[in-house]
Amino acid sequence: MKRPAGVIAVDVGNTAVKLSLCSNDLAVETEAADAANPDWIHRSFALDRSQWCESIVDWVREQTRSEAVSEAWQWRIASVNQRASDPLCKQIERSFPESTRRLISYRDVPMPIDVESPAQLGIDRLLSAFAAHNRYTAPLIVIDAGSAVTVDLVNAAGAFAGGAILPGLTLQTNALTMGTAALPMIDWQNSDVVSIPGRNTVGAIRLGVLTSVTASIDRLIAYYSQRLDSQRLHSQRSSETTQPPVVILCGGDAAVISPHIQSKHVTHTHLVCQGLLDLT
Ligand SMILES: Nc1ncnc2c1ncn2[C@@H]1O[C@H](COP(=O)(O)OP(=O)(O)OP(=O)(O)O)[C@@H](O)[C@H]1O
Ligand SMILES: CC(C)(CO)[C@@H](O)C(=O)NCCC(=O)O
Ligand SMILES: [K+]
Repeated sequence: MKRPAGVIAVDVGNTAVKLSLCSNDLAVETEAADAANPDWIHRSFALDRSQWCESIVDWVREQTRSEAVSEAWQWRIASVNQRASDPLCKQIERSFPESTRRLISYRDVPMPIDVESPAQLGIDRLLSAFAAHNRYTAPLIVIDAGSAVTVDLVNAAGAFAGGAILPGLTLQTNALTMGTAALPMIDWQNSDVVSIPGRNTVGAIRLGVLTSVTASIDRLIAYYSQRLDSQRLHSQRSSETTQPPVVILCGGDAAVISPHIQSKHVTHTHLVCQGLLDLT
């Protein structure tokens, strides 16, 4: 297949739509974390803003002014939120009729999948695991801290082996706020020091929810590591030395939770978009 002149990777989540724009001249293979990758332009569009669809189109037009988004451009869309991706796809079709659009499914991702029903698996989980596996040697644990937090295992054979899903920082705080009379909402982006124990309501919620998310992550990493160890013991290859899993963290809340995760890990931003750009 002819290589497209430019690729627009679109990660449609439950809180935001994230776009990475990469033109052909710049589409170089890179080992670098994408935050450090000057070759892409990345932008997040919150779904609670009105006109978010139009904002995306305007932004892409602005970024690609010099080179029209023609048939030589390809959109790669990964969605876990059809209510958002349906209108977005229509808008893209109307605004950029020449370009090609691919709605990415698990069949497009060249990675073995060892779960009961691959069609039910969130494509964001698979793509971030795929992007991580292109950069690190399996086994891997891939954590995406977004609206939901997912903690997924790529086994020693390099297959997506399933994982865990829990509510993210904002969803957990929303549950507290909605379920009580007195508890306020928390702004997770302000980087207040967390005092232990919390000495006021906001501090207590911050400590509680942050611990809920990060302790769960540490426990899941321990579970998966134990499982990898016992699989290795029971396999023929028990004599081989398998490295402990590399832990990779991404998602909108990665920077907030990273300092509170005890297990050794690396942080990557925009791993889902990276996975989309890695596809052929
Ligand atoms: N400017 C922002 N607007 C909204 N949320 C933000 C912002 N910056 C960081 N966040 C945090 O990012 C989280 C959402 O992360 P992300 O954008 O990765 O989610 P998502 O992809 O929509 O979620 P999911 O894929 O789980 O549906 C929210 O929980 C919020 O705390
Ligand atoms: C878990 C989320 C919400 C994380 O974004 C998404 O991957 C999703 O909607 N998944 C579908 C269910 C599954 O992955 O098994
Ligand atoms: K996500």
